[in-house]
Amino acid sequence: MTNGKTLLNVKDVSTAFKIDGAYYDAVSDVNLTVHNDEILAIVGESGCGKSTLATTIMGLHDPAETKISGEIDFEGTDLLKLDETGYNKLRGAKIGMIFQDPLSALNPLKRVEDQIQEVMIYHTKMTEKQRHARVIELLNEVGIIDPERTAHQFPHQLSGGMRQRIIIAIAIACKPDLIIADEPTTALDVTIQAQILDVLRDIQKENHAGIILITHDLGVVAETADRVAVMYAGQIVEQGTAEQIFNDPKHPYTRSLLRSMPQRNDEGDELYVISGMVPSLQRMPKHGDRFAPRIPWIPASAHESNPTMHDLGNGHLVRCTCYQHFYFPDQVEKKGALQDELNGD
Ligand SMILES: Nc1ncnc2c1ncn2[C@@H]1O[C@H](COP(=O)(O)OP(=O)(O)OP(=O)(O)O)[C@@H](O)[C@H]1O
Repeated sequence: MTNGKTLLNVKDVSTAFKIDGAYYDAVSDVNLTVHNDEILAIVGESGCGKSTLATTIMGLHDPAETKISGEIDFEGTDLLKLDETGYNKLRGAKIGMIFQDPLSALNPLKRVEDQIQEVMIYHTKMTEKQRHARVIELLNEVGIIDPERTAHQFPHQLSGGMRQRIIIAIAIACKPDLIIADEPTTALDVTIQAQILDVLRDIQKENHAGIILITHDLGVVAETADRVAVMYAGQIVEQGTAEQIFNDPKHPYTRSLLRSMPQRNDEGDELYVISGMVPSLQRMPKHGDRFAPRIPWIPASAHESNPTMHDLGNGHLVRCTCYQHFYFPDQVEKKGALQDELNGD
């Protein structure tokens, strides 16, 4: 468990997109906190709302196309009440963002040094000399071997891993308290992935920052996260320390994700495939457990009709009591017990 102070408090946040004139929730009533000195991973399949939550926190949605409700307290300021000027002061200074695709996030026409300096020019009063020194310091920090040379290069002259290091350098240039990293290693091969995760962990320790790490890859989560929020169909279905989530997962979705992980298949020999798909926004179930259609062998009576979060203690939260009755189809021995339980025997 983290000892850091609360940096970010997301309270009952929903984000709905306008589609054909109607609004549909991509993020529904999300509650979470991020502390200094911790990496909180948000995990879930593609389409579960992870990026929408990140861009909601960063204030990157067009108000004409999006309806956002709730409160996002960041160091005493409700981000949802900020205008664009207010957000511009925070982004890059207090909150840094690292996106999945380093190539599109970098300007192909500008040298690395100029791109890193840009954020310092905007947010600080540093002199040119101080900025250059900081660029070199940052490039060292993110593990660039020859910082002076790299500072003068253009993005196309660098490998994918190097480009992602530059993005991280830009994100941390002004020592933000919060860093949001959305799939920062997805485009990279496995060895480079591990190096980038090391860089992120080092930065978090050194700067005492809080990091939100968004990923669909539970391997990355296991390597890096202190706490984990599991997201399904716009909702958080389980939250806890990495140890709770990996060693004592409760929600059927968390257990299914873990069992479908090649590196960690501890509930049976065969690799599990979660049937069906994450529902599109227009097809989101209006009532009941949103994951229920993907575990059809679990009877409807095992689910709450309006699932709420249950506190299991020590920061471990799970949505719906269905976890108490869940089993995988090949665990037939559990089926009888479930039926007895539901019959009240
Ligand atoms: N601008 C938009 N307009 C309409 N629907 C959107 C928009 N952006 C995202 N969505 C939908 O919202 C849902 C959540 O998408 P989001 O990208 O947040 O998920 P994700 O978990 O981050 O997935 P991925 O890992 O693929 O980015 C999806 O159904 C997606 O199609």
